[in-house]
Amino acid sequence: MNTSPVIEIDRLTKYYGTREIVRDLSLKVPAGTIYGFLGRNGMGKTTTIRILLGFEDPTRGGTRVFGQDSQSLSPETRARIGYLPEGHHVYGWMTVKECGRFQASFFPKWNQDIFEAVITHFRLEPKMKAGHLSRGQRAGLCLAMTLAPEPELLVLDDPALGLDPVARRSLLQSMLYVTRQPNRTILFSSHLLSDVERVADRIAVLDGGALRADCTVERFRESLRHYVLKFDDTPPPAPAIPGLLESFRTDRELALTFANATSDTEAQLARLQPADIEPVQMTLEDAFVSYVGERGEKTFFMRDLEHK
Ligand SMILES: Nc1ncnc2c1ncn2[C@@H]1O[C@H](COP(=O)(O)OP(=O)(O)OP(=O)(O)O)[C@@H](O)[C@H]1O
Repeated sequence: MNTSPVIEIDRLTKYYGTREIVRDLSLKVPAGTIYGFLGRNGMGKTTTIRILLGFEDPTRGGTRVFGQDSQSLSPETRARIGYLPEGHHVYGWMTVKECGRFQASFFPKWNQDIFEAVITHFRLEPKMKAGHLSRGQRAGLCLAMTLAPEPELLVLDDPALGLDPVARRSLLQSMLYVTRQPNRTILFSSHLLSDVERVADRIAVLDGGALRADCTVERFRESLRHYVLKFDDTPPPAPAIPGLLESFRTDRELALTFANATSDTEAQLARLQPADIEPVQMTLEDAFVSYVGERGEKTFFMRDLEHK
């Protein structure tokens, strides 16, 4: 069995002019994994994806897909990749059926059953004009066109952007359909962390152009801990404990978020002598915001408010 990664990003750096967008990024995506590619706006996710697919040149470092350099992907390798770019562009004058036929002409493999199943899932009729579709329907059509060639690797750039929760769920279900086949791999960027939590095996977090986390969703969530300390009187200021990411103080409570908390962290919290310490389970979204939110952002904001 071939165990080499489907995607290899090796010390990738990208500048636009004098601006560094991606810095020394290395990442391996093994076959059969669903990878969530996360980061705040403008952190370089689309840029990395475009370099990966050979649409942009790296400044330094390189990327490989199925073992081939992204800058010289053969048509055969390209046919193994399904790419759904941001924005879900369609040719508005074509019908849904014509879009399918047009797309099919570019691929050696085309599974019309998959195309029709996804179209039906999104309640689309073959005769509908693509230009008249709603945003969610357009996403469905684009996804059907991306899935029907049965790509081994699916790269989706913010696929659920602007979709309502029902359309998003449909999109996720269709996406998962692909991975039911053995050895299918998905890399998808998203800001909808509840969706990422639902489907991703692993996440990569880009921050300031660099990779700050590459682990399972579970591991990421567990590495961050949130505690609410209750006091009978005014709480003390947040202590200088290693790993403290965020703190929030109210009349009787001190809420603290830590990266890589240990039993020693809890012992140090106990020394503050609170009436109660409550560990709070974090969602992926809570964990992500604590992790990549600007340090002190909330504190400064609150401090400003306190003076008003
Ligand atoms: N062709 C270009 N020329 C100059 N700057 C660019 C170009 N393409 C992207 N950028 C800049 O690079 C930065 C990263 O953009 P990118 O689209 O990769 O971020 P992103 O993480 O995908 O963001 P979002 O989550 O908002 O989609 C942005 O500041 C963007 O303005």
